[in-house]
Parts: sequence; structure tokens; C-alpha cells
Amino acid sequence: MSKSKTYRVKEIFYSLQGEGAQTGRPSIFCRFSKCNLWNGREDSRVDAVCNFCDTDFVGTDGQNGGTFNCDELTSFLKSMWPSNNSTSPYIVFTGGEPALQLDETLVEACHACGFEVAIETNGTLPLPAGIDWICLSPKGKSDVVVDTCNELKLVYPQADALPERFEHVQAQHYYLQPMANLGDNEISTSVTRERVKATIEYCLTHPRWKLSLQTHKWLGID
Ligand SMILES: C[S@@+](CC[C@H](N)C(=O)[O-])C[C@H]1O[C@@H](n2cnc3c(N)ncnc32)[C@H](O)[C@@H]1O
Ligand SMILES: Nc1nc2[nH]cc(C(=O)O)c2c(=O)[nH]1
Ligand code: SF4
Ligand SMILES: [Mg+2]
Repeated sequence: MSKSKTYRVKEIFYSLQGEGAQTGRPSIFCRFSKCNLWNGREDSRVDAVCNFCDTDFVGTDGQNGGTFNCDELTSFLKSMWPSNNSTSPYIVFTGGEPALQLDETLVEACHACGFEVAIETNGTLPLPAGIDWICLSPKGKSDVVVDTCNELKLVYPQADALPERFEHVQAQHYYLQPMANLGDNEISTSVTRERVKATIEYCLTHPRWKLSLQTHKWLGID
């Protein structure tokens, strides 16, 4: 891999993992720009393969965003972790779709710095080897090529991506996450009662599946 390769990053922030099996874990989030299932423009949302995205991933103008080479990115990520502690930095690559940019070079560089590497992915693109925690979250009619992960975290309900379609996926955890309304971070309004109720009902009748809530939205943190 060329040493001059650069990564386009929307934002980098330190927070608690809000969702899924690692909920509550201090994590550095590296949000890459761009997605392959939506161009991020509101006027294109209705026609997108993924049309309920709650995230701005366009450009590099978020907090700590920019264009980084591999050394610059790993150095910056390291600088976000509190010093004077022996716990390895836990980095969550997200986006946008991180599999468009995350490659083995960056994963290996993260490991060389002692990081643990996680990804949040829509599963439509092959993943580089070596990722320590894969959270797979399939979207709509898209073809999912990732069939093994640590957690399957399906946004529910999606007419074209209901849980039955993913029963074959090998995972340690199977989560349903209620689809949040857009444009408001208050949990009481951002997730409709109906969606939460429908998600609870599905879990109760199909107990392989557990409920995942976007707890950072409740807490008002990044
Ligand atoms: C913004 S996505 C970025 C990573 C990747 N592109 C993906 O879709 O998994 C991060 C997480 O937020 C979830 N998500 C996005 N929009 C959501 C919404 N409106 N309600 C609930 N979860 C949502 C995704 O399913 C995914 O698990
Ligand atoms: N706190 C927090 N937890 C998260 N888990 C997945 C996120 C994402 O946007 O990928 C996310 C996020 O944006 N914030
Ligand atoms: S696949 Fe992920 S980043 Fe892309 S539009 Fe959907 S939720 Fe957003
Ligand atoms: Mg998010």
C-alpha cells in the first residue's frame, strides 16, 4: 500500500459507545466521510438504498475532521486517549461507510500502537483482515457480503431488511435497534413509541434477538 494514501475523516471524538454489546465502553470514534448507500444529501434521501440515516458524514468539516495519512491518523487517535492508564485505546471506525476507506495498513498500524479496533459497517463491502470487533448493520435492499461478525445490530423495522433475512449470519449477539426519527436527539421524540413497542414485541417473540437502544441520545453526549 502506498505510503501517500490518505483518509478522509468527517470527525473524531471521544465518548461512550452508545449502542449494542459494547454499550458504555469508552471509545474513540473515527467517522470517515462518504457512504456507498446514500450520498448524504437530503434531496436524495428518499431515493437512497439507506434512507433513515441519522448521521452527517459529508466532507471533513466536523470536530477534528480532515485528511490524514496513516501515521497522522494513528498519532491523532492516540492523542485522544487519556494518558497514565494501562487500558488499550478502543477505536471505533464508523462513518459514512468505513469499509470504503479502512484497509489492512491502517488496521495493522492501529495494532502496532496497541489499539483495539472496532467497525460499524453496513456489510456491503469486504472488510480488511484483523478487525477485533465487527458490528454489522444491514440496510434495505442492499446485498450484504459480510456473514460473520461479533454483533449483528439491525435497525428495526425495515420493510426490505427484516430479521428473518439475516438468521444465517454468524454472530455472538443479535440486536434489534429501533429506527430513530431524524432531526431530534431526545429519545422520547426521536424514537416513536410504535417502533420501540414493535421492537420489544419482536424480541419477546423471537428471543434470539435483544433490544439495543441508542443510549448516547438519551444522555445527550456525542
Ligand atoms: C451512521 S451508521 C455508520 C456505519 C455504517 N454505515 C452502518 O450503517 O452501519 C452507525 C450506526 O447507526 C445506525 N443508525 C443509523 N441511522 C439510524 C436510525 N435512524 N435509527 C437507529 N439507528 C441508526 C446504523 O444502523 C449503524 O449501526
Ligand atoms: N456514543 C455513540 N455511540 C455510537 N455507536 C455507533 C455510533 C455511530 O454513529 O456509528 C455512535 C455514535 O455516534 N455515538
Ligand atoms: S449505510 Fe450507514 S452511513 Fe450509510 S446512509 Fe446508511 S446508516 Fe448512514
Ligand atoms: Mg451515530
